[in-house]
Amino acid sequence: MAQPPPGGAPQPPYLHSMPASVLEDFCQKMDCLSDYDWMRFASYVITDQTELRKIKCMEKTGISITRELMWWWGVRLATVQQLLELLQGLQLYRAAQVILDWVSVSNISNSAKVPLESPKQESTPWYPAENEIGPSPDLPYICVSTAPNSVSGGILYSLPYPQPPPEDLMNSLQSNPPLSLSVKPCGSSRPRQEMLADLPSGSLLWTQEEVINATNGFSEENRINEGIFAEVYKGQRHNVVYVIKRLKEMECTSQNSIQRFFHTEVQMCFRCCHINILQLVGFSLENGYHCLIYPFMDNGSLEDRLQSQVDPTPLTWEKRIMISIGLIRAIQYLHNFGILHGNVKSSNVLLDENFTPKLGHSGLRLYSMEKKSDYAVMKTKILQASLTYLPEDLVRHGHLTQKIDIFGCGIVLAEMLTGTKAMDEGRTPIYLKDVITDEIQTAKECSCSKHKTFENLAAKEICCKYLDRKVGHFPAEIAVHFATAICICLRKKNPDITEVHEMMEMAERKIRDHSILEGSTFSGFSINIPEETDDETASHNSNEDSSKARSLKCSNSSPPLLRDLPPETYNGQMSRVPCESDESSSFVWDPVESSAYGPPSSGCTSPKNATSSHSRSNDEICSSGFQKRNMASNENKNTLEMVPPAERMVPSNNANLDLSCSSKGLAKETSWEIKINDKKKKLMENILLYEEDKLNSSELFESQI
Ligand SMILES: Nc1ncnc2c1ncn2[C@@H]1O[C@H](COP(=O)(O)OP(=O)(O)OP(=O)(O)O)[C@@H](O)[C@H]1O
Repeated sequence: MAQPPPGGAPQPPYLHSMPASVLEDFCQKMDCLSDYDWMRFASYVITDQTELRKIKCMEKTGISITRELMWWWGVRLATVQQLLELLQGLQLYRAAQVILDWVSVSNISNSAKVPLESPKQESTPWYPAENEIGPSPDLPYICVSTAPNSVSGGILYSLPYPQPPPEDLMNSLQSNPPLSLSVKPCGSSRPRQEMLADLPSGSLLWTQEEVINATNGFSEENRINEGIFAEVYKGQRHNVVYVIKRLKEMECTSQNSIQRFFHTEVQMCFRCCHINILQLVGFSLENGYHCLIYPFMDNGSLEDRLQSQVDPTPLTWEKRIMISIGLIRAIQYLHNFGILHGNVKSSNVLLDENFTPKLGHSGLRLYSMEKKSDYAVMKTKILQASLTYLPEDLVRHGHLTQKIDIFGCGIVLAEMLTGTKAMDEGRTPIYLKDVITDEIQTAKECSCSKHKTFENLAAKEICCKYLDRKVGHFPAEIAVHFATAICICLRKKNPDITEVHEMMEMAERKIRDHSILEGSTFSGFSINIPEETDDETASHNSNEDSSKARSLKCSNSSPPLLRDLPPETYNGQMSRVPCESDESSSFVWDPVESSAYGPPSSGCTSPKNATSSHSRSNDEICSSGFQKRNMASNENKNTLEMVPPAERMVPSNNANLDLSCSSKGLAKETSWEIKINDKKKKLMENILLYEEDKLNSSELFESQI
């Protein structure tokens, strides 16, 4: 036992002072943990993956790997207190009890005593509060960077000792918990050692033979994808389907960078347990077989689903909103732990059988290139990949902050709202981020007021011009929430993920309300779907069916989008669908719905429009269309006030007519014959009151009984 120096402050008892018998007992308890638990424990002790691997490999020789680990830690002057805190944090109570027994018998310094009654959270959590987005000074990031002047490799050392997040936090994050495979969330209140029986029987560390067997010898048929740094295979072991990501061991990726990537990925996966984060379920470290193993996600990646040429059913708006919220929660969760993901993109958002999104594959893109000359093509690809989801200033200056994840999230949300690719070399501009930032910039220049107003204006323009037309009806108010969330993500200064979350939750609440209204009281509450008639074909049983029906209707009648036209027709510019031609747009700006967002936009044609590299002619058509539409709508507002959009906007006898963004559409609108059923009118009035928070939901429905 370390003795306090005479006259000095008492020294904490060090690990190396632990008696041999106690150490023996402790190691026995630890060595019989599952691989998963042992690795979780060890990854907090040793953050260096190479060291950890060396120790783990000794297992085969029969040596106690915990003893090796304790030796490694002990010579670095770790204290008993630190060990106890770690054990308690991971709920490894049996092993902790061995240490506690020794501590109480030997009556060592009180400072070493850690109460061990329940798995409850201690009063001072080490993680930041839920809303605290800034990194804690004690929580270095796990991050890797390609940026030239960023911290070398950005790998973290000396992590704090973990404790599980409080149960309420875990619950709120894991509202929907069908965890794949048998890996349990770390927020469980049951001590982990009592759950051994539930843990996966297979080892976390796969041998070369196991990965080869699972992938049928890495056969072509099993290959899902080949990226720059890794090949992705489908594999099977013990009747469970996995995705095995085999890192390419190329000249340009040194052992160092492979290990660095492994280190980042493994650390992240062992520390993070969240319904929206893809769980690492195994890895292989043998030379030439550096593999990371994940559960197979039935619905592939979000990118696959959005761009699928094969699947005719687009993701519904409900699903897109749900996926957005899941992604935002994953990022919030990582940031609350002081972790940067660094690789947020739609191909890294995997969708399970319920379309629950799982954010995966952090940091692989961020491999640094260590040999300079020969890899120009690869470098271009890497640069392109970076440019797609990263803010311009980061690419230039290399400042790594949470902003990069929030920006990436904004681009993924924009892919969902617009249905267009984040990068398309056959398009101008190539990057979706340029389209969105240009809209924001234009709105900013036209609006002298606060940023919320210009973001709202930009959001409306984005919806008007770029909303994904394949999906079907999307109430304007909700579409604008969605687009506003994107604008917040792309803010140059202090984008706030909490605000993005709130905005999308608002969208989610409203789309749920709309679904309820459509599915129960009446069908067709909509600004562009014909009001219900006695005709059976007009009613929809479910929201999904209704959106399919609408989507079909839209695709039948839609004029070709600019992006689908040959380049000479639109000067090779990015699709800016002029509202004038948009007779069948499913997004319709509606003055009544928009009232929740303040005065309608005045439309704008900024000086920038004349000089921007993007097509201005289309902008002008659209902006002025937008302006005319709003003005005309305002004129009509007096006479139509409190009249539900569906009644007001849609001709009762023509299911194919739709609202237009244009003044042309409004001209038609004024000539339509409007029949209003009194009961429905009352309901619509109530809905408006409900939207203004003057009625609650029960009053809304009660009034109809
Ligand atoms: N767990 C999984 N389940 C199902 N499909 C997956 C899974 N992981 C990856 N895929 C498929 O493999 C594709 C490529 O995955 P990969 O992780 O290589 O993405 P990438 O964007 O090409 O590269 P990186 O993540 O390395 O930057 C995904 O788009 C998806 O189709």
